[in-house]
Amino acid sequence: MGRKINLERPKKGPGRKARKQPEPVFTFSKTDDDDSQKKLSRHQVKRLKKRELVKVQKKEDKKTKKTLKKTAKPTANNTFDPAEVFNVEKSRQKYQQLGQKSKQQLSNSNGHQNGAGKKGRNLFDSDNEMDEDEQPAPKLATGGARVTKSQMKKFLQQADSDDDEDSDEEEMDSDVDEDDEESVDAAEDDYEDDDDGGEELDEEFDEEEDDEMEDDEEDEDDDEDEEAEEDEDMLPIEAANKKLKKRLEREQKEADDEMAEAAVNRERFTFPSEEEVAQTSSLQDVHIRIKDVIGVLADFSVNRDPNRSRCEYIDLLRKDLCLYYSYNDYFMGLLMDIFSPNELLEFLEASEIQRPVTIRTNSLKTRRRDLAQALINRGINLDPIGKWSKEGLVVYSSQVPLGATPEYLAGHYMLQGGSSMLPVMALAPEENERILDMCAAPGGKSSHISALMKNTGVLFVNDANKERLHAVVGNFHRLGIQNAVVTCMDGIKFGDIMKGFDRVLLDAPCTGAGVISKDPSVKATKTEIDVQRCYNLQRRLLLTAIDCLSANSPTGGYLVYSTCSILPQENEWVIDFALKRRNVRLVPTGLDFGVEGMTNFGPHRFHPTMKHTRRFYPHTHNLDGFFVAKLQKFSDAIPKNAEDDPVEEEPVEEEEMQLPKKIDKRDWYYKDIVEERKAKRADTNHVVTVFQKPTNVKKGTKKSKQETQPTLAKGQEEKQHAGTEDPKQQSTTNGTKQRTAPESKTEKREAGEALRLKKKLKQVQEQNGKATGFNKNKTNNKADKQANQKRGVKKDTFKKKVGKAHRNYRAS
Ligand SMILES: C[S@@+](CC[C@H](N)C(=O)[O-])C[C@H]1O[C@@H](n2cnc3c(N)ncnc32)[C@H](O)[C@@H]1O
Repeated sequence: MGRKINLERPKKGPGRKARKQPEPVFTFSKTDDDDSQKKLSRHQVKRLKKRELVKVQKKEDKKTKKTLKKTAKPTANNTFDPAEVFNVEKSRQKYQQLGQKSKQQLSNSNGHQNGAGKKGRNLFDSDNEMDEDEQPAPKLATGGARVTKSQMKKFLQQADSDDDEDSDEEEMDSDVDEDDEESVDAAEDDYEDDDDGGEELDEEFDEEEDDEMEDDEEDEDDDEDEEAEEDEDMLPIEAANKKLKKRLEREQKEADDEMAEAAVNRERFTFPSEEEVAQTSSLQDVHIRIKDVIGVLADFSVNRDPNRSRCEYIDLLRKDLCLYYSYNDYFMGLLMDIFSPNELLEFLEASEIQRPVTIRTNSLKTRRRDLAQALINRGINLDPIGKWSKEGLVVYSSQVPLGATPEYLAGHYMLQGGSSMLPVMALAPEENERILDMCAAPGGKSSHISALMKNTGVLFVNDANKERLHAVVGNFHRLGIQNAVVTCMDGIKFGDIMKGFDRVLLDAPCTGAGVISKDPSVKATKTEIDVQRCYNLQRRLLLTAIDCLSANSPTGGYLVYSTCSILPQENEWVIDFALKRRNVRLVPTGLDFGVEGMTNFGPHRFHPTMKHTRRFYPHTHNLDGFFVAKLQKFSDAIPKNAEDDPVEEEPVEEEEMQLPKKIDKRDWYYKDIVEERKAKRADTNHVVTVFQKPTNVKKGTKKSKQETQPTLAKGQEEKQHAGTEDPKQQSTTNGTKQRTAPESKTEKREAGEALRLKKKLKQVQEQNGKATGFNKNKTNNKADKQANQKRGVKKDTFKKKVGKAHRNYRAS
């Protein structure tokens, strides 16, 4: 304190009286301490003592707090109850205790007030219990912020102008108030020591700042102390909130640790042995293993067992999925080709759950709003299906059967899945058009088409199944459809009867791989043969459907192909097949949702416009699995290459399903297929023959069969010359040898017999040749002629026998 020589630091600014006073002169004969003590004023000594006392007090306080905290800390942390945060009464009590404690501290500490005390007082103030008289001082000195030097100066200047006070009075005041505010106290004292000058004041604040900085450093050294002090400074609710935050942070950290541990455990998934797999008895274990394997496959290089290949993991996953969801191995394999493991799991789960019940308003009879109102009045809980449909309603719950309400019987709505509205929306039928629905039963989509046509134009409603057509007729009567012609014929042959349609809908028969939730039997029963049968039929139907369409239609020339299957074999592949064989192009469906169709699948590359097609999945759209493609016909001509060799790119086995080697032909299943094939072979004009090769017969065989059989005698002669003995070796017209196996036992036997006779004939001829060898050159010998006549009888007999055997062979 006091004036100092400006040896160490440059002055920050001249004080009011500093300008008047000269630099102090120090005599260095005595120690600095003695000198300073001599020069200190009464007030300065007092303040110095006070300051030292405060420092000592502070240190003691810190020590006691430290020890207190060390003992109290664990319990405080453990006993925190978040309910306290909202317990107002407890908070108030705690707060009052805190206030009293701080007051005590204030009185005990000889007037010096620590931070907690200040805050304690402020807390109380916040409850409006503060004495109004005390308000001005806290405004300056408290409020949780440190008073800056400029603020203090301002305050002092204000005080200076307000009062012309006596220094003694000031002293008394300061004695009274010193317990309250150290800074105010100090400021007032400084003001009293006006004689000492403003510089002194400045320096004092500098010193105070230094002290504070020192304190800060000390505080930094001990964070825990600071936290404890802060806690004391806080409202109980603030403290509780802080603890809550800490607790949440801790919980989050624990969760993160748990996650990390789970990840480590997943890595530790050991590939089970075959025995272990066989011994798995609980479905829960299977489910856990499914998740584990999917986890491994998600980051295979990191999580894999180095001794196991990806194929092994995938095989294990397929087996487990088949077991858990009751699929057959083949069908699960098809699904695994479509989806990633994670998405597959979602699809399988979604396929276990029924889709919401939906109905379509028959716009020929009512409006959706009116229908909804009528049904709501019957206690049916429903909503519009979505923005994408103007007619659909989704039914959440109903007190009455939806197929028996007066509205249903009056034909105001059709029970129809949400996804089956999509193909008709894509078709976008117009009034007065000629439209064909090739596979229509039970008529859900046809009735929708008719409604959009507003009962105008003509709608041909065809199905191959007569029984199912009864449902169509019933529905059409109920719904008031008057523009339909119902036909029952094989769709493949429809083109022979009628062509030139503006639009065609082909909602093709399929495996039903998209509607597993409706028909779970699909999971276990569908085989490779079923899939092959489906896509073969779909291809044929599609080509015919395109042929029925008119490229010159003024309004359309559009075809929509749809299936309730998600298999690319029945969808993109079929469309790609048609794109190559007819003058059609893919156009956008007009449906603003759904997943784009596949442009590649396994080794197959489809036309890039395949992205115009749309796929719908139960797990993404909460609709039945569905596929919709829209084609536009740009020419009625059939491309030449489609007629010449339409199946050049397709392997034979893909065109016609291959039957297993050993089959029981009496089995209804195979009987059906065998008969179907026989019928196909018999029907030479059948559309199938346009592009389908017969199975198990090599190219050219059919021709050689036809040609070799009538010329068998010639063939025999050739063989005689060639000396061939193998009955299976028969020459073709171009001279190449081809193997054709006799088909049945009878045929085999007869072929053997013919060979035997041929051999015999040859032997006889040789014998005769030997016998006549010596007179080869002699002609018109009477004896020879007679002998020849004799031999000729023998030969004729043989020839007759061979001819008979041959006729039998041909007849068979
Ligand atoms: C998916 S369903 C059609 C559903 C119908 N579009 C609807 O919305 O109500 C397939 C239909 O194709 C019929 N179908 C199967 N093979 C056929 C063929 N060769 N020609 C015509 N229809 C056939 C089946 O009888 C079946 O009714």
